[in-house]
Amino acid sequence: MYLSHLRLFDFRNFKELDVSFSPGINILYGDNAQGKTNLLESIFFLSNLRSERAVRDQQLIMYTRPLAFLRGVFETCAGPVEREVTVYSDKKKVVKEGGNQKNRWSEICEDISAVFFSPDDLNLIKGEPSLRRKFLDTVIYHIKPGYIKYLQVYYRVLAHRNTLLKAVKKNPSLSDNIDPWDLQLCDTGSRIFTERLKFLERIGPDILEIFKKFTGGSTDFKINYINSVNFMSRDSIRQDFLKTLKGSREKDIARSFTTCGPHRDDIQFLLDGHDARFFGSQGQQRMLVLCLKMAQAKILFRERGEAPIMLLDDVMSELDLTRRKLIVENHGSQVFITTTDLKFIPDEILAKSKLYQVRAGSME
Ligand SMILES: Nc1ncnc2c1ncn2[C@@H]1O[C@H](COP(=O)(O)OP(=O)(O)OP(=O)(O)O)[C@@H](O)[C@H]1O
Repeated sequence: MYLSHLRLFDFRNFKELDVSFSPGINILYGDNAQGKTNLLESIFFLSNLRSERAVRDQQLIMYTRPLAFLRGVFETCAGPVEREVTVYSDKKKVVKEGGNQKNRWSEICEDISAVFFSPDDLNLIKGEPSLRRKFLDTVIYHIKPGYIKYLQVYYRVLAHRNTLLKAVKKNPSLSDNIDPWDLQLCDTGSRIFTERLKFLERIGPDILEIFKKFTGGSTDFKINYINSVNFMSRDSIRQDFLKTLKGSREKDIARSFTTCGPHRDDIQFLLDGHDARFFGSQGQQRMLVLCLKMAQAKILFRERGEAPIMLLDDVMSELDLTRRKLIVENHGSQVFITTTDLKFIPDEILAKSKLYQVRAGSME
């Protein structure tokens, strides 16, 4: 799948843009603050219907304007899909495909997706566990759309349970009311645990393979799922979760917060047996993030039969020549690369790329 055509109107610093892209490698070059990342963000937003950068969709609208409009033509195995998104300053965004408004995720073409690589991704390794959980959950719901429902229900039940814990702290006679919430939390929570474990088993070998390619196989690499619940076995996840919840109830009431469950878990990346978050060098952490994202793209391709668009924001300058080539090594994906200087792009990649100069919200 690839994006053949993009149109933007009042998106970030792009007043108006109408551009065609190559199905292969597209290089966007230009000075700082010209709009290169904004352009990648528009492709990511149009593909995944969310932004990784903006906290609210409204931030995508050009300052002081009432709306932003994006239209893309994606060439998929099943034929072209024309997708339009209008982001309003005062109401929910509207998504259309082939001119028809789409109100549910289930109506939206599943073949379109993009993976974003940015220098900020380092936080995926260095940052809080919530960022790693979010990465894991996002990849899972892209390959298993029903997973998002488990998350929504789980977090809703969790919020109810936490409110109740607060009430019980003030009035202990309400404590029996917690039981039904524990059962509901275990129903969806155990599904989330199971899906995450299954997924890590599947993606683990992919990350390992990519990691070996990038490091030349010199570093031993392992992924651990760090559980806040002590599971005895895969079959007893629900019972074990319930038991742990009951065991931690006094503590939970005292803190007015549920201290165990999928919302407290983490993923640990071990390099030669040491946690990359605390012991990995900046270079190793960077490499690990790239491998994670590449494995994400690989698994999306395998599960959906369509390669996601790869958006590489300013990653070339940080890699040596061999790794620069490895990262764009074509896996059937359309690739967009931003750079401030074309000298960071190896000649053989330049030779087969389409080049665009980005200058003050316009492209040539
Ligand atoms: N909502 C918005 N409306 C108008 N301009 C915006 C909006 N959001 C961001 N900008 C501006 O867009 C400009 C370009 O930002 P962008 O991050 O795309 O630059 P870049 O070319 O990737 O630069 P760098 O090489 O430094 O990463 C910035 O000057 C920023 O202030």
